[in-house]
Amino acid sequence: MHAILQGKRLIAFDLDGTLIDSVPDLAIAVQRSLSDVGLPAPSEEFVRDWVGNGAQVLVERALTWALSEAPGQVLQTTAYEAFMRHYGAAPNALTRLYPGVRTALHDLHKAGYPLVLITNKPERFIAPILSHFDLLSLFTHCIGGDTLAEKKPSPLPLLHVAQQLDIPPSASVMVGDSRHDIAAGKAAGFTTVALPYGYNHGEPIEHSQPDLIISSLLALTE
Ligand SMILES: O=C(O)COP(=O)(O)O
Ligand SMILES: [Mg+2]
Repeated sequence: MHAILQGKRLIAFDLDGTLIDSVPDLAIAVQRSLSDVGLPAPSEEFVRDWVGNGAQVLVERALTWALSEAPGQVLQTTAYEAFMRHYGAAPNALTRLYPGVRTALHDLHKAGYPLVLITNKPERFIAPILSHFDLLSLFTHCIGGDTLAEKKPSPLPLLHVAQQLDIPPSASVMVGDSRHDIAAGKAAGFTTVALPYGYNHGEPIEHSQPDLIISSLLALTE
């Protein structure tokens, strides 16, 4: 095990950009939603930079790009509902696990760590995606962006699971790909570990000053 796990009793993982490369399916759902409301569809490269603050913000960023101004409430609601429908219909068509994820999660689980998932993705998509990859049973808790009153970068979801498991934040680790994961982790008093291969609004994750940057989850278990 990596030295950073010494004395740690809880490991929390982000989902998109950390465990799964989900942008190809997210982009298709965004493109279909914008087409539904008669707007031009953005390329996958744009969508990659818009992921990280949950589905409402993703749709709002896409609409703002297409309109060159913030969308009205009716259009936002219509496009959001279309996105939830399109993404829900095909969340796993092109989505892949990043290298090393399956092995590392199984090894950490076997080593006795409670694993929890804390994503800004709407909760309803978590189980279908983790089940598709046969990983759902490894996680004791799964928190989505709409599960609690606040989502990352708020520390609330992290503190919520630590409290549920009765593990102090100082014995907990947050593993993620974006500045929202690192900000939430720091604010919660967790140790923070970052992956540089995910989605961070085009910004290097070094800027968030995580405690550790690793190129693959396997670095945690080797
Ligand atoms: O849905 C998002 O915007 C990002 O989800 P994540 O928190 O799993 O990276
Ligand atoms: Mg992420």
